[in-house]
Amino acid sequence: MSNNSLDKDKIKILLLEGVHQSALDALHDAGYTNIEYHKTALAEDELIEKISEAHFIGIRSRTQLTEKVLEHANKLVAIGCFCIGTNQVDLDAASAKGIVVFNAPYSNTRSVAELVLGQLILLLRGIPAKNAACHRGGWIKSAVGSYETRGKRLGIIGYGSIGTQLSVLAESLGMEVCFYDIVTKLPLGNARQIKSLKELLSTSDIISLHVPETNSTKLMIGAKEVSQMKKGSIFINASRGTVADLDAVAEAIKSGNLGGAAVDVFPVEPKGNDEEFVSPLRGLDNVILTPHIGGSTMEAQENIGIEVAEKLIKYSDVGTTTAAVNFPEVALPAQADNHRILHIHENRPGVLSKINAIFSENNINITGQYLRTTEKLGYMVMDVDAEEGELALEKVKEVDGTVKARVLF
Ligand SMILES: NC(=O)c1ccc[n+]([C@@H]2O[C@H](COP(=O)([O-])OP(=O)(O)OC[C@H]3O[C@@H](n4cnc5c(N)ncnc54)[C@H](O)[C@@H]3O)[C@@H](O)[C@H]2O)c1
Ligand SMILES: O=C(O)[C@H](O)COP(=O)(O)O
Repeated sequence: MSNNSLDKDKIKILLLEGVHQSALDALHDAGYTNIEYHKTALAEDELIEKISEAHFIGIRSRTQLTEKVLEHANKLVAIGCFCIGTNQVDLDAASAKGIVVFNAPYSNTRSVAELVLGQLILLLRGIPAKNAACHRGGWIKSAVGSYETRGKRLGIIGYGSIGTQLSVLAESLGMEVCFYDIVTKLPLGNARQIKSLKELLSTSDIISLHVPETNSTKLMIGAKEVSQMKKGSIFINASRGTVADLDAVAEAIKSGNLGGAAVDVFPVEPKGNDEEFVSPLRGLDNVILTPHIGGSTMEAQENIGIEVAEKLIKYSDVGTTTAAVNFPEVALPAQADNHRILHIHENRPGVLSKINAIFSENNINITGQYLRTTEKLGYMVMDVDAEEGELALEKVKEVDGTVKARVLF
């Protein structure tokens, strides 16, 4: 499968899930005007129809770019995830089609950490239940079950960008921070890494999850793990809905084994604001339920819009793949008066020698050459004299192992 470069107004960009205006502004400023914008995710049929015409797509966490959907994405060169998580994209299927995936790995970190901090303070004071009672005309004026944060132990599962931010913020309140991670991590401040998940669960006053959705995190908090949590402790999940068994959490809340919970992410989430939200946690007063808005602040969304749009623009304009999630990373200068051949190939012996032979046999002058590989993919970029660009593209497309080839003017 190959793509030639097009005039910018012919490059079709599909933006879904209401990505921030800052993304539209950045794309427009860079000359990209052929943009179709949707405030929501699309149903699979419509997504397949639209993606088959798109060169770039921008999504957030709801749009599932499965192997089936990507089979139809024959013009697509890049996916921008305007969020941190990339579990909604079949990364192997994207790589196999030579489609680059970008995300914004840090832009909403602070927003999530702040939300969790606010939730744990409210839950330690029993505010959600007291607030709900007041709304019904009740009045629970009591200190019973209300605590300060000072000296309480926060157990963080997943000590990455968000987990570490939360750790620092929590220590500034005088909390004791422990964490569990599959990787040995340098603890910030006075935080301590605990090697056993069971030990973290059974000794923490608050447990907060900050792991990605992977095979190893799927239902990592099941009924057994919930039962290992300290009596009366608080459970918080703002990572992914597949990580925790919410039926088990609901049972533990009802029985009083858990003192409260805050959950922002769910195994099944409504596709839009007009669809009903269903969860076993509905109706429990000491549970804070939020509609997957951990990263939804004006600051974060604006920054994410700029960051991901810039990554898409740089890839479209010059072929740069820096910080790609699934792709060999190459930082490229602008291509002056040359034509630039982007050749994405299977990383196997013989491909490079074949490409170099083609250039030599056809007397095509290379003025710049860049190569990076991952285990499965090779990304080779060659600048050639402008008059030789079309011929070079035609020839490299014929190389066995070619996944995608384009020329940038
Ligand atoms: N609620 C929201 O709106 C929202 C916003 C942003 C991110 N998120 C979610 O939060 C997740 C974490 O974000 P991040 O930026 O901190 O990611 P990160 O990659 O920086 O950190 C994740 C950490 O989890 C650890 N980890 C992975 N598998 C593990 C396992 N099985 N057990 C223990 N630790 C494990 C990793 O080693 C890493 O330290 C994202 O992947 C995303 O799914 C949700
Ligand atoms: O992965 C993320 O960054 C969060 O889950 C936020 O996703 P959203 O952009 O759909 O709010």
